[in-house]
Amino acid sequence: MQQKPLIGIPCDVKQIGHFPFHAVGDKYVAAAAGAAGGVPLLLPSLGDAELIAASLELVDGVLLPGSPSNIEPHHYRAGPSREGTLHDVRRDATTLPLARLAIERGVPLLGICRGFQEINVVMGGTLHQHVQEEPGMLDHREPDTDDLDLMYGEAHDIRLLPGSWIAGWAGGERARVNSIHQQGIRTLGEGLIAEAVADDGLIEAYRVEAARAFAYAVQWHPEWKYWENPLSCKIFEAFGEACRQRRQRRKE
Ligand SMILES: N[C@@H](CCC(=O)NCCCC(=O)O)C(=O)O
Repeated sequence: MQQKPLIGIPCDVKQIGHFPFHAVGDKYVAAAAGAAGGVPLLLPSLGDAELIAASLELVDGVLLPGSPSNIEPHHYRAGPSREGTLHDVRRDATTLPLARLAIERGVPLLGICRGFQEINVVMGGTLHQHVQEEPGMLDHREPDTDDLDLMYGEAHDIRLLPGSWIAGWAGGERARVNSIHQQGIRTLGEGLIAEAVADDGLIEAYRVEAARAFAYAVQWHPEWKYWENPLSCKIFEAFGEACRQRRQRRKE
C-alpha cells in the first residue's frame, strides 16, 4: 500500500490561561488528512532556523493555515499596525522562513488566507492592512455572526483568469468563495502569477511561477466543509498529489 505523505502545518502561538500553546485550527488538520490524503504533522512555531530546515526534511508538503492574527507590517516594509491589532511574532518567525525554504527546496506548498498573505510577503509583495478602507474595494470581512455556516458561507464571486490552474480545476470562469479577512494583496510578490481576482480587483489566488513543485495559495477558505465544494476538493487533491509524488521520489 502506498504510504500517505506527511503534511507539515505550522502552528499559531496562542495564549491559553497562563501559558502559550502551539495550535492549528481543526478544519486545516481535517482537510490535510481528508481532502489532501496526508498525515498531518503539526510544526511548533519556535522560529528556529535549524528546526525549520530539519522539519522540511521530514515532511512531503507544507500547508500554511489561516489565522486571526496579522503579519507584522515591517515584514513588508509598511508602518506599524493600529493599536490592538493581533500579531503572532513567533508564527511570523517560523512561517516566513519556512515558506521561503519550501519554495527553494521544491517542497509542495499550499497557503490559505494568512498563509496566502505570508507567501506573498516572502516573495517581496506588500499588503493592504484594511482592504475595506481602500477606495473602490469591497469589504472582505466575515459577517458579524456566531453562526459558522453564515460566517464561512459563500460571500462573493471570483473571476478565474484564462489559462489558470484554477480555471482548469473549476471548468469555468467564475466561482463563489467565502471571505474572512481584512488584509489583502496590495502588490503581488515577484514570480507570483495571479490566478483569480475578486470583482474589486483584489487578487484571490496565485501560483509561484518558477517553483520546482506545487506552490499555490488562496485568500479564501477551501478547508471549510471542503466535501461540499468540488473546487475546494480539487485544490486539496492537487496539493495532495504533489505531496504523494514527493514522498514517492524520496523513497526511490
Ligand atoms: N488576519 C488576516 C488573515 C485572515 C485569516 O487567515 N483568517 C482566518 C480566520 C480564522 C480561520 O478560519 O482560521 C486578515 O484579516 O487578513
